[in-house]
Amino acid sequence: MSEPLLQAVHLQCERDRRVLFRDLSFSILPGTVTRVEGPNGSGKTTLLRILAGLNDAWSGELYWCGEPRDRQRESFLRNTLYLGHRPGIKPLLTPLENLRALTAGRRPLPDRVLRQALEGTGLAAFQDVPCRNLSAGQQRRVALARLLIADEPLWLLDEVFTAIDVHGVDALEALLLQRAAEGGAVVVTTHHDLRLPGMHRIPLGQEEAGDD
Ligand SMILES: Nc1ncnc2c1ncn2[C@@H]1O[C@H](COP(=O)(O)OP(=O)(O)OP(=O)(O)O)[C@@H](O)[C@H]1O
Repeated sequence: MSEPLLQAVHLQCERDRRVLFRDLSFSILPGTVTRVEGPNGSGKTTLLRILAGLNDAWSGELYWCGEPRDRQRESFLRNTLYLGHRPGIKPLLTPLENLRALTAGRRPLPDRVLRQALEGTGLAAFQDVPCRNLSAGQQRRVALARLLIADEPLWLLDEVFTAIDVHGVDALEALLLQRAAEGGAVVVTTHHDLRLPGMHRIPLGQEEAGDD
């Protein structure tokens, strides 16, 4: 069996003296899609942000490729793509300009490739329109275009199905499966009823009310 990309051991997180999760251990293997599940407020976004290195309010251990993540910080950051639950795009910029900004700091890609990615998410006719003039779903699609040009082995995707129409949902599900088939690993939160073949699950929201 291949080595986990990311491994969590006895993770615990409290917010406002409420335990969101404790003793949470799991491995994220190459070639898998994992869904973080649970009701509103159960800690899905919090867990994803912890995994992405964006939240320090936790205890336990995190390993990247078998080494403590803190010791492998540069490798971890270079090889991980995080998309937050907000599209995270700038309203005054066009989709193309946003995609350039979203890929800044990575291997530079020619505009031709960025335009192809925008076409791939159905934005061919909107590449040069300021994003403030796009619908919520179209703005989400700008962020999703980032996935079409991503070579990071680990994707952490928070509520990326939000505002996406049925065709977009089908395309996104196919993309996640393709990514796993190529050897990547995807961790996703969604309230959409995602059921992919072989999908792993991390259930949250099982702490008893009133626990401290
Ligand atoms: N910055 C913060 N400070 C204090 N508490 C926070 C903070 N962020 C989140 N919380 C609390 O942590 C809990 C979990 O929030 P989180 O956003 O992780 O849940 P979620 O499972 O993603 O919810 P949803 O399904 O509604 O998106 C909530 O009760 C929330 O109030």
